Amino acid sequence: MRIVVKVGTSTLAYPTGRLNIRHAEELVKVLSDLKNEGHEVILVSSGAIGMGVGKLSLPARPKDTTTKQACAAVGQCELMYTYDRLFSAYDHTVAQILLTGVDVEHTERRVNIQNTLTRLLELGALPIINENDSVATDEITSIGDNDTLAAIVACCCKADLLVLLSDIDGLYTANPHTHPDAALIPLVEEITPEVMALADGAGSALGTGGMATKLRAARMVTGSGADMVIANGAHPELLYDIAAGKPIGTRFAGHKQPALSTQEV
Ligand SMILES: Nc1ncnc2c1ncn2[C@@H]1O[C@H](COP(=O)(O)OP(=O)(O)O)[C@@H](O)[C@H]1O
Ligand SMILES: N[C@@H](CCC(=O)OP(=O)(O)O)C(=O)O
Repeated sequence: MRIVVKVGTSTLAYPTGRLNIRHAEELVKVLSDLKNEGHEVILVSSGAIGMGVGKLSLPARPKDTTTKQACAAVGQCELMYTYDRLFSAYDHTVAQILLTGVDVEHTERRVNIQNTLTRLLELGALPIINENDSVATDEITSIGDNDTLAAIVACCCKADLLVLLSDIDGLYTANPHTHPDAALIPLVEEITPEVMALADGAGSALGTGGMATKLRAARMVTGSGADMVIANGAHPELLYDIAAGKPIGTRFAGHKQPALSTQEV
């Protein structure tokens, strides 16, 4: 199976911006094992800005764009250094790809991205993708959040499954941080306006997307025929059961494309 896994800032870093060593180490271990099992794995990793905040010892996530860009430049190095070190222990080679909105919208660049990803997978490397936050900042040039980036990557490389690892177990009937009685929704077969309305805008202190961007990602990915799962990044070992199709977190069922008629074949 070709699996795209997206990990959010709140899984990778503490609110201080320092690395969550337990989460990072467990994630790398499980992804390495899934690769050893024969799956093709692509990682979309957030955390550049958050880890830059930690590395530069800033008191909080900056509000101004230029400092965010500077944090991303520092944090992206730290992030890839960490992944390279951890994946090397399992004999896996990582490859960094940084993208902007302009790259994914431009047909020729999109084909280049597709070709590079395919060749990296053929070569046995593990692509790690993030937005190029230091160069794309405005609404026109940037993708804006990594849930959307992960959905674009999943569609672009025709993945079978996208998993969004977050700081929460899945989609609830309301934001559990403000509605303690909210219930987990295990399966979403159709992303209706009512489902979209379940997302409360606010995310964590270091993250950007919140639930709304995850639901938009689900709409994009399921429309292309793949499944998407939201699960808790604090437990990367859940990825084994998710890959096996077991009911973990919230699964958004892909719209299976109708079989081609004999004439179309
Ligand atoms: N209906 C909902 N179900 C679950 N979480 C929700 C919902 N609406 C809003 N949220 C918020 O979305 C957050 C997850 O998004 P985010 O903070 O961006 O995490 P990440 O950095 O992991 O992407 C949750 O912690 C929660 O505060
Ligand atoms: N590209 C940014 C992360 C953007 C983002 O969507 O963050 P998150 O909500 O934590 O997945 C970074 O690396 O800091």
